[in-house]
Amino acid sequence: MKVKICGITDVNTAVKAVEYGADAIGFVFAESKRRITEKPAREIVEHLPPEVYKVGVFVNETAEEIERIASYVGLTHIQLHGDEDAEFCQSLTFPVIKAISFQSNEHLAEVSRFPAAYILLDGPKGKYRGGNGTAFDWNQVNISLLKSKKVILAGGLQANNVENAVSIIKPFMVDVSSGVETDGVKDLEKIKAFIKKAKGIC
Ligand SMILES: O=C(O)c1ccccc1NCC(=O)[C@H](O)[C@H](O)COP(=O)(O)O
Repeated sequence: MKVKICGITDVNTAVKAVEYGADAIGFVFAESKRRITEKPAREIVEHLPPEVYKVGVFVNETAEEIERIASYVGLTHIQLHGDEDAEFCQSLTFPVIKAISFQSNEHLAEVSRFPAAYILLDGPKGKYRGGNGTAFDWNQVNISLLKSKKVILAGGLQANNVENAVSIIKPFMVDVSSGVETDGVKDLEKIKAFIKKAKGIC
């Protein structure tokens, strides 16, 4: 199981997460309590090995600005958490992770036709477009609708529910932010425990 740790804002946490086995590190360039700017994100990226995905999270940003930030920071993937349409996904030169807050299988069928390499299934929107720490009912998802896509599962995951979530959705990757924090700050012990649990599943 591949693991993405999202909402990273410092070098030490990123390096430790990779040491514990993280395959992807996420940087939020949208409105968020975890927002990071380009310069510190670039510094973190410089400390990461080439094989680790460096994912930039954006919400309704212009394609020009996304491309500029991605090139400057050294991102490898773009995660879109807003109302971006299929045409917008197509216009980017980086591989796209299209995030959706799971609501219905009709919506899922629509998004499955997007030209995105990955679909990220997330929990309900809260104060922000993501990273709200809320799970959705995994049993409601008709995952066969996404058969040609790599699925990333997110939303309220923690070390103690990731096994159940994975057994139902069978994703390519799991993504966590709130579930590896204590009082809103990334917690190295929780990151280690989450990765160990997820990597032990398959
Ligand atoms: O993390 C944020 O604050 C955020 C803000 C705006 C858009 C997206 C955001 N996060 C994207 C992620 O990939 C999160 O890891 C994902 O939504 C799951 O978060 P959580 O439920 O807190 O584990």
